[in-house]
Amino acid sequence: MRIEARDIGRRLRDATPLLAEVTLSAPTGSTVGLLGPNGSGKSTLLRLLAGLDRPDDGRVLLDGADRRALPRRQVARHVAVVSQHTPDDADMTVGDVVLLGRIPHRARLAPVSADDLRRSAAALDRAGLGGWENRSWTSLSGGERQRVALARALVQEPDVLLLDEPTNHLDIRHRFALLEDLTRLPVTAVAALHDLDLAAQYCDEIVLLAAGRVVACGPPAAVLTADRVERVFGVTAEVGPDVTGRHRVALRAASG
Ligand SMILES: Nc1ncnc2c1ncn2[C@@H]1O[C@H](COP(=O)(O)OP(=O)(O)OP(=O)(O)O)[C@@H](O)[C@H]1O
Repeated sequence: MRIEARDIGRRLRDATPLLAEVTLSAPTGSTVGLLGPNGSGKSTLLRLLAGLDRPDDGRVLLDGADRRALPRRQVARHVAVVSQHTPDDADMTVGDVVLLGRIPHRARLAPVSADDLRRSAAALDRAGLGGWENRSWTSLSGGERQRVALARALVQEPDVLLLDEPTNHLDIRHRFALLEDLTRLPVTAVAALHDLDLAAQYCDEIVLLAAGRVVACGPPAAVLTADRVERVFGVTAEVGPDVTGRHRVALRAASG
């Protein structure tokens, strides 16, 4: 499923712009990285793509159809969100959290089925947390929670996965594993990321934001040039292909 933003704008009540004229297109099955300094608008844009907030200007399209015209339940089946905000209900188990992802697939008030449980177990396995169903959610570390949040999103069997800084608590091995998963899974993924090198290696497309506007978009090698990285992030970088041909970004030092 393709997800697009067309000329999206978002303003505060006092008219201060948070996002302006943002256009992006994530083709079916692609992995798109949203990059930009703190406060550039990545989370704001993801919330609009997810339908958690409404744009003041422009439209979000799913396979060409205006998101607002689609029934909520239908959207919930297609679009999953991995956000920074995780359940804080002290009584929840890991299994409960993952099963939340099955809600859009169940008839209203229908109980959890054996199929739901099997899918949840498989998703936890995939996250490297097989058999953790009865662990208390609040007992988990930040990285473990992040992996459970991904498992919850994946049992939803979405066509589009929207992720807000999905790697921030993960150790290095799980960062790579997550990005590999995103590129291998048959989903369209849009992820806000801070690690330029990881994004360069794994994303098909990069959308670079600064002060609520798109500064550049396209393949990593076209967007993440040394000049642009220095201008937008204030960091000196060496960029170029590695031996496998993938674009890489080595950060050297804060510039100026
Ligand atoms: N409800 C709000 N009221 C006031 N300012 C807001 C509100 N929501 C977002 N902002 C501001 O909008 C800007 C964009 O925020 P956003 O969270 O989208 O940035 P981000 O690129 O995700 O940042 P980070 O990398 O720090 O997570 C920030 O300056 C933020 O302070």
